[in-house]
Amino acid sequence: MTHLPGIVVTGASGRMGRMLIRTIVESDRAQLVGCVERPGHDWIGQDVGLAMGGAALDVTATDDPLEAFARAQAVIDFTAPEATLEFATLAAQARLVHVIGTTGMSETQIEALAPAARHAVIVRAGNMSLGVNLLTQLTRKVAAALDREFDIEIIEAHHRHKVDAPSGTALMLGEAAAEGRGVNLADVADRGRDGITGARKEGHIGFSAIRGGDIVGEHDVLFAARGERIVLRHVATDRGVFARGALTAALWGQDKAPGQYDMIDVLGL
Ligand SMILES: NC(=O)c1ccc[n+]([C@@H]2O[C@H](COP(=O)([O-])OP(=O)(O)OC[C@H]3O[C@@H](n4cnc5c(N)ncnc54)[C@H](OP(=O)(O)O)[C@@H]3O)[C@@H](O)[C@H]2O)c1
Ligand SMILES: O=C(O)C1=N[C@H](C(=O)O)CCC1
Repeated sequence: MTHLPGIVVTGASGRMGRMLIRTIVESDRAQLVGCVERPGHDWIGQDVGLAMGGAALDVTATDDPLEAFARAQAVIDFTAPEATLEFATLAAQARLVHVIGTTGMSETQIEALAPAARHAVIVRAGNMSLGVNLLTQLTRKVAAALDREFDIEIIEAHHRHKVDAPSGTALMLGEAAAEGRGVNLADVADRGRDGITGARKEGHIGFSAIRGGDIVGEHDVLFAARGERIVLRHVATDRGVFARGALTAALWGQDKAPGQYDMIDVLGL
């Protein structure tokens, strides 16, 4: 009889869903107890190991999140904003740790997580990797050390299937740079230049998004002045870094009080 924390993966057939299933199954710290997909998805009722083309894992994909959540201690959720809001309500009812990797959530959607966080632990981050979370700390420090003679630009690249821009990671890095500068990101963000934009506005933080092929995730924070440039860079080559971070967050959250946390809390950075 094993007592490892039981984890449910939502969006199980997605790029991150599959990576999470593999990561949990290979871990000796947790067990996979459920996988959720939408009603009508061809995985429903199938063993998820077989559905992925491998050996059976004895976990059947379901379209009933409550039934899966009832057997678990945590849910790891890399899906879409509307789905994540629904899962947050159900995870709070079941008092599960809800690890949210979903990006592209609006401010209103983020605010809507507050009632769930009164009853359960939510860990949410636009990037669950150790490297990116360390990079946010470096970005804050460098931005605080440099004056406004240095223009800050964030350049990100992702695969052709990504639906949101700027990436969640780019926004985390932008927030860190803005905090370092002592400004609100919303007041200084330039998110997408096109046409006769006029000269760059002093103190603004620019975002550029590249989409192509199978790029897992690349982020540069550029500090550009006259005569010199500093570039802080993170390159992800394997989605395993996000999945391992998410699993660490699910376990970390087990003994925490209800509330909203991020990977800086989890990693103690
Ligand atoms: N925080 C991080 O470290 C990190 C890292 C990587 C990715 N992400 C984010 O994670 C999210 C997913 O990325 P991905 O590349 O895995 O995307 P993906 O391959 O499109 O997978 C998303 C999965 O969620 C499912 N889904 C969507 N709405 C659902 C619903 N209402 N109920 C159940 N399942 C639903 C999709 O099912 P259908 O195919 O049927 O729509 C799909 O299986 C994105 O927001 C991405 O930016 C975050
Ligand atoms: O593949 C994606 O989608 C990713 N999304 C996150 C983001 O929006 O920053 C993390 C990197 C991969």
